[in-house]
Amino acid sequence: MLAIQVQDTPGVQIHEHSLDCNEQLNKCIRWADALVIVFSITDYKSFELLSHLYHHVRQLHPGNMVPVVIVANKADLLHIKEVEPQQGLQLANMLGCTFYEVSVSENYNNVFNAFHLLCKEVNKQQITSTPERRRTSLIPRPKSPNMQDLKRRFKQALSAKVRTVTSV
Ligand SMILES: Nc1nc2c(ncn2[C@@H]2O[C@H](COP(=O)(O)OP(=O)(O)OP(=O)(O)O)[C@@H](O)[C@H]2O)c(=O)[nH]1
Repeated sequence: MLAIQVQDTPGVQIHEHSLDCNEQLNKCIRWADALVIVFSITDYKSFELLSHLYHHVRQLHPGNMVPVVIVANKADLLHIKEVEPQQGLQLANMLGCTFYEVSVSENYNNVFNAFHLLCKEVNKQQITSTPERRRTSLIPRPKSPNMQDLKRRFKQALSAKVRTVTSV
């Protein structure tokens, strides 16, 4: 069985050539057996963040070549592009990653292909991995921040309702 976590990167910044990452994101990266790093061709900053995120992943998985796929999204928005598709491909080649250009809003085939390739790579690695490596896959999946936020808001709404009821 495979669990996929979609993790946004709010507040992640490049600070003196290294990445300023929050602990939630670090937990997700440590937990992952493979990663898809997505940038938007309409946002140069997201492209700049890419190589820093990649090196950060390598730092958090010392000695393990966890497979990383790079995805350039919003390929349909060529009229407002800030990154040439070629730049994404070149960077992916330099980092030794597979590269996909996708438009999530227009066609999900390449999204599927990116995840499919990653699953195959994880499978390959797990067959050949050492027991030490396999132990790292016992790290529990970090809770989705969205779920935690939803729960918090639900509790807040609930306690507000209870207060309203008791004050009547
Ligand atoms: N045209 C187009 N719009 C897209 C595509 N992917 C996402 N969007 C839109 O881009 C907006 C941002 O998408 P999100 O999924 O919130 O992405 P995000 O990484 O949180 O984006 P940021 O708000 O920049 O942090 C939404 O309005 C999406 O509908 C795409 O491939 N093409």
